Amino acid sequence: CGSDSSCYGPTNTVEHVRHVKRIQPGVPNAAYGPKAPLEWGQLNFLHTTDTHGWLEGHLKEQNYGADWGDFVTFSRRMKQTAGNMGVDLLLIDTGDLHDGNGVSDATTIDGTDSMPIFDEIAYDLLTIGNHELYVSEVAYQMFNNWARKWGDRYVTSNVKAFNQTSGQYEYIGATHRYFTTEKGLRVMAFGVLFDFTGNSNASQVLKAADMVKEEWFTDAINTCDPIDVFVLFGHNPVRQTDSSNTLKTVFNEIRKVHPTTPIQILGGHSHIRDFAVYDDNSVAIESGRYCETLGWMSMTGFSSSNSAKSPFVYSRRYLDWNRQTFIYHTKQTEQAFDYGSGLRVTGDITKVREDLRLGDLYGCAPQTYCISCVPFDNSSNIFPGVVVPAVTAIVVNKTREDKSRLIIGNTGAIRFDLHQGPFTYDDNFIVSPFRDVFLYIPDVPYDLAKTVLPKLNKGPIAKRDLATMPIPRDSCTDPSLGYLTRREMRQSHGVVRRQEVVTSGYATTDDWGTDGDDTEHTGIPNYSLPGYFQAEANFPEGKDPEVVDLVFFDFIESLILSDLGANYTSDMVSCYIDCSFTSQDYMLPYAKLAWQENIDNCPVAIQ
Ligand SMILES: Nc1ccn([C@@H]2O[C@H](COP(=O)(O)O)[C@@H](O)[C@H]2O)c(=O)n1
Ligand SMILES: [Zn+2]
Ligand SMILES: [Zn+2]
Repeated sequence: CGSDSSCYGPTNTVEHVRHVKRIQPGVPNAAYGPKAPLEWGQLNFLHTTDTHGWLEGHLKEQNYGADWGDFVTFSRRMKQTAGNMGVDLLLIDTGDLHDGNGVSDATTIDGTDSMPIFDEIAYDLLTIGNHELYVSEVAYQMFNNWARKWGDRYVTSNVKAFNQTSGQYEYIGATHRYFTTEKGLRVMAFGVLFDFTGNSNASQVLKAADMVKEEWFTDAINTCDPIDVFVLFGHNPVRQTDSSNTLKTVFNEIRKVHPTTPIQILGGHSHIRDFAVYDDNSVAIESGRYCETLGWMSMTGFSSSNSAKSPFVYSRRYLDWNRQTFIYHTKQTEQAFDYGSGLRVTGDITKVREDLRLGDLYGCAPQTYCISCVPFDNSSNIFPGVVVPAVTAIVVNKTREDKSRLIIGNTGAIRFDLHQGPFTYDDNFIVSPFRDVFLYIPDVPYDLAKTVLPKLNKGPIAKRDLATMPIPRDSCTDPSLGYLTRREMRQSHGVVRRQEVVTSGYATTDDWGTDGDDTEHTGIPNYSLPGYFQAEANFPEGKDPEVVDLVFFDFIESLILSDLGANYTSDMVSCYIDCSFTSQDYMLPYAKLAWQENIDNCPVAIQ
C-alpha cells in the first residue's frame, strides 16, 4: 500500500481547522463535587494509570475514598450508558500496577494478590509500565499469566520477555491491536513504554526509534484494512519531558502515512493530570496516579460511515476517585449505586487486606509529614521529619555500630505522604514500597564521601518524577477522635458530604487551561525537592569523622560509584546489614521505636 491514500480507509475531509475544537463544559455546580455532567461523544475513553496497588482506595483521604469495587460498578454502569446512547466507550490502562501499596507489595512476589482484583474490569486495552519490569519474577508473572489472560488487549509494542523454553525474547503482549468497536469504528492501537533502561534481564525494551522500523509496525500503519482512529497509549508522559519519551516518535511515524486520521493518545508515568494537543486531529490525556484520578476523554466528528468529518470536537475531564463522583456521573443514589460485582470486589480487597494483615498497627504518627507540600528542610517534610531519623536509628550494622556513617538514598524511593494517626503495616508500603537493598562501602574518607550528595543532586536524577507533581492534600489535618477499623473508615468517607466549600486538591493547568478538573479544588503547595537525601549517623561531636561507612540503596549503586571516582569499584560494595534488609524494612521498626505514644487511642486523621 505504501502512502497511497486510497488504501488506508476513510480519511478526514474538507474543513481543516487551525485549533482543535472542544465541547464546552456545562455550567459549574456551586456545591462541592463534580461540576457538571460529562460531555459524551461518539467515541469515549475512561483511563486509569499508575494505580500502583491502591485498589483499596485512600483510607485516610475522603476525596479519593472509592475502592476498586466502586470502580467496577462505575465502569459497568458507564458501559451501559454508552450502550443506551449508541456510542462507544473504551476502558484503557497504561501500566504501573505495583509498588506503592500493601495490597500489591506485601506478597513475596508483588501483585500475587492484587492482580486478580483487576479481573472484573472489562478493559479494552492495557499496556505495561516500568514497575512491571524491575523485578524478573514480576515480569514473568505478567508474561506467563496476565498477558495470556488479557490476550490481544494487552499491547506491549516495544517490550519483550525472555522465554526460558524457546530461549528467545518474545513480545509480552500483542505488538498492536486492530479491532472494531461495538458501533463500528475501526481502531488501530499501539501500546508503548518510554525508553526504559532499568529493567531486569528478564525483559527487553526496544527503543521506539527502532520499534517503528519493525516489519509488523510498518505493516500495521500501511495496512489496507480501514482505520478510522488510532489509539496510541503508553506508559509515557503525554508532554515531551525528556528524550526517553516515545509517544511523539510513534505519532510522527503514523502521521507520515496518515496525515489526518485521528490519533487519540493516553499516557502516564509522570503521575500528573495533563492534556496536550498534538495537532488538529490528535489530543492526549494523562490521568494522574494512585487511584486518585480517573481520566475521561471524548471525541465526536465521525460521519455515519465512520469517515472522519473534521473538525473533531473533544472533551477531557479529570475525575476525583470517590463514590460521590461515581454516583453523580451515573445519575444514581448512594442506595442504588452498587452492583453485586462491585461489592464482591470490595469484599475481595477486604479479604486480601485481612489475610496480609495490612491493618496491623505499629505506631501512632504524631503529625502529618508530606513529600512536597512544605519545603524540603521544613520539619513537617517527610525527609527531615521521618526518613532521615528512621534510617539513622534503624539502618545499623551491629558489628559496625561504632563507625560513623553516611546514608544516601534517592528521594524517589519515598512514594507518599505519611498521615498523622495510625501507622499500619500497609503504610509501610505506601511510604517506602521498594525492596532496594542497603549496600555499603566501608571506611570511605569523609572528605570524599561528603562530596557524593552534592554531586548526585547536580547530576541526572535516578529518575525523580514526583518533583513536578502536585500533592493533593493539606498539611493540616482534622482528626476525628478514636481509632477506626478499615470498615468504619470506609463508611465514614465512602461518600463525600456536600459542602459549600472548595476543598484542597488537584487544580490542573493543561493545554486547554484550568477547567479540566471534574471537581474544583483550591490547589496545594508543591515545593520542588532534590533528587537525593542524606543522613549522618554516629558522627563525633563537634568535628568531622576521618572515615565513614557509606551506605546507599542498590538502586543508586552505579551513580554512587561514578561520583566516588575510579578508585572505587563494585567489588568494594557489599550488603550493609544483610542482603535481605531493604527499604521495606526500616519504617516499621522506626514506628515501633518512635511512635508508641497514644498507640492505644490513636486518633485517625481523615482529610
Ligand atoms: N527499585 C526502585 C524502583 C523505582 N524507584 C523509584 O521510582 C521511580 C519510578 O517510578 P514511576 O512510578 O514514576 O515509574 C524511579 O525513578 C525511582 O525514583 C526506586 O526508588 N527503586
Ligand atoms: Zn508510576
Ligand atoms: Zn512509571
